[in-house]
Amino acid sequence: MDGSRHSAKNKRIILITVENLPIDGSKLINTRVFNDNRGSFEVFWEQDLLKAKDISFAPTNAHHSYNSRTNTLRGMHFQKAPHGQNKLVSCISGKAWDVMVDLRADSSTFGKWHATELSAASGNAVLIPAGCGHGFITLQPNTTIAYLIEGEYIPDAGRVLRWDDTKVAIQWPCKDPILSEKDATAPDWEQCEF
Ligand SMILES: Cc1cn([C@H]2C[C@H](O)[C@@H](COP(=O)(O)OP(=O)(O)O[C@H]3O[C@H](C)C(=O)[C@H](O)[C@H]3O)O2)c(=O)[nH]c1=O
Repeated sequence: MDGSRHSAKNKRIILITVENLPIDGSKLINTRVFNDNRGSFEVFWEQDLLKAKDISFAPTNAHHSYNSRTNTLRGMHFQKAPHGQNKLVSCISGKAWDVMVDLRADSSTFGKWHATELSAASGNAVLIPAGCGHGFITLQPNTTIAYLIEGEYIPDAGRVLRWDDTKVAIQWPCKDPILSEKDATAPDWEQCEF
């Protein structure tokens, strides 16, 4: 009995593959999307599947971000230490260009950014370590980004780095995005408190 349960668990591990991304500690997670005549089913996150890949991630919050228009940009957001949050980010409708920037002074990739195209159909997700800024720009209308977040929401610890900061120099696909007032007036690298 144990053996079959164990082999069944091993079989399930192929439901998810994990690759390292260029920002230290960040991962690209590819989950299996089961398509059939009704639509699809995706195992977006399962603690054991990630644990089997030596990834400990225990979400405390989950969020959806619905964006009606293409070129809507949210970011670059983070919570100041010690309130950093690990984020598992995926796209559950539409398509987005998702960006992380390393704000950890002791990291080998400090100041570097990396972008991943996320879409509902792809079944991919990015695991963004605490201490990184996160943002995205939508590539289609009606794009919803889903987050699983490990780490309490502490409003007073919330910080924003300008999306178009010239030191980080993220190569966004759009130069004139739709922004919130908060993001449009965010500080640059020199003024940002991280
Ligand atoms: C983040 C957060 C927000 N809120 C409330 C606060 C505001 O009244 C409202 C909208 O918040 P905000 O305008 O900061 O939402 P976004 O601009 O989409 O920010 C998010 O988008 C970027 C890309 C992220 O990575 C973060 O998840 C988050 O900062 O939700 C909460 O109640 N709990 C929360 O954890």
